[in-house]
Amino acid sequence: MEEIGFLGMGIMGKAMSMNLLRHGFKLTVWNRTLSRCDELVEHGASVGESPAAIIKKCKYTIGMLSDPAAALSVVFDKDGVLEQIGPGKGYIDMSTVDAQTSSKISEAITSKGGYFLEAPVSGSKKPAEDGQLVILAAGEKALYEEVLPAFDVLGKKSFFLGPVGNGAKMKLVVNMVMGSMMNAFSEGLVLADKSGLNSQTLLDVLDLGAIANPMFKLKGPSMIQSSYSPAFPLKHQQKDMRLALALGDENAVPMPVAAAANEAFKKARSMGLGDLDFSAVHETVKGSKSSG
Ligand SMILES: NC(=O)C1=CN([C@@H]2O[C@H](COP(=O)(O)OP(=O)(O)OC[C@H]3O[C@@H](n4cnc5c(N)ncnc54)[C@H](OP(=O)(O)O)[C@@H]3O)[C@@H](O)[C@H]2O)C=CC1
Ligand SMILES: O=CCCC(=O)O
Repeated sequence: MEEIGFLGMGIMGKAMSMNLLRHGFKLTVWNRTLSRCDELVEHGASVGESPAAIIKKCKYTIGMLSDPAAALSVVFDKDGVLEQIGPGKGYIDMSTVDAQTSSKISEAITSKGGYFLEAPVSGSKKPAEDGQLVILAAGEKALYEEVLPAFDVLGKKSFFLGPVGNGAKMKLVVNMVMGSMMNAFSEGLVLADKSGLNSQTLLDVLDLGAIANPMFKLKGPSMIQSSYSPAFPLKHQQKDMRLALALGDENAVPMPVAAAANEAFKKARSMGLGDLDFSAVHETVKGSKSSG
C-alpha cells in the first residue's frame, strides 16, 4: 500500500501506528499535542503539521480520536481533513462515535469527491499493539478493499457492515454490553469481599464457568489490587454508554441495565477517575459499600 496518514496518537492511535510501522508501512502521523508523535518518529514515521497536510500527502488517512467532538474537529476545523480531501483520497475514521457524527463526516467528504469509511474497533491497547483488533467497517466498499492490507495488520478479523452508521452502531452495542458487564463484575467482586469470600477464588470460579471471558480474566487481578492503569480510559467508556443509550432512545429500546451502568461511570468521573482504566468503576461500588 501507499504511504498512510494517521491522525491521533493517543493510547490506540499510537499502538496501531507502531504496529503498522513494524510491518513495513510508511506512515505520516499527526497529533494535536505534537510531542506524542516523538516515539513514532524514532521508529521511522514522518510528522505532518496538520490534518490537511497529512491528507495532502497521503492517499489514505486513518483517524483515531477521542470522541465525536474530536472526530468532527479534525475534519471541519481550520487546517482540517476537508481542506485537502478530494477525488482519489480516502479517509478512514476508526474512532468510536455515533452514527450521526459518522454520517456528517461521510457526507462532507463524499461531497468533495473523497472516499469515506468508518471502522471502529473492538479490542484495547494490547490487541492494538499485537494486531488483534476486530474491525467494524462500513461505508465505501471500494475503500474497504483497498485498505484491507492495513486492516489485516491491525486486526485479527474485519467485518464490512454496509452503509455508514452500521459500524458505529455495532461498536456502541458491543461497548454497551461490555460496560454493563464491568459493573456487574465490580459488584460481584465487592460483594464477595464484603461477605468474607476470597477474591482470587471468585476469579477462579468465574473463569471455569459459563460466564468466563477475557475481560474478567485480564482485569480481575488488577481490580483486586485497586490498580487501574489505563488501557481503555473510563471517560471514553462513559461516552460510549451515553451514545449507546441515545441509540436506545432512537429505537425505543428499554435499557435499564445500561442506564444504571452509565450512572456508575458518571459517578466514577465525578470522583476524578475518568483518565483511569474503565475498570476503575469498581471504586464506586467499594465506596458505597464501605460508607453504608
Ligand atoms: N483505549 C481503548 O481500549 C479503545 C479505545 N477506542 C476508541 O478509540 C478512540 C481513541 O481512544 P484512545 O486512544 O484510548 O484515547 P486517548 O484519550 O488516549 O487519545 C485520544 C486522542 O484524541 C485526540 N484528541 C482529543 N480531542 C481532540 C481534539 N479536539 N482535536 C484533535 N485531537 C483530539 C488526543 O490528542 P491529544 O494527545 O492532543 O490530547 C489523542 O490523540 C476513542 O474513540 C475510544 O473510544 C476503541 C477501542 C479501544
Ligand atoms: O472501546 C474499547 C473497547 C475495549 C475492549 O474491547 O477491550
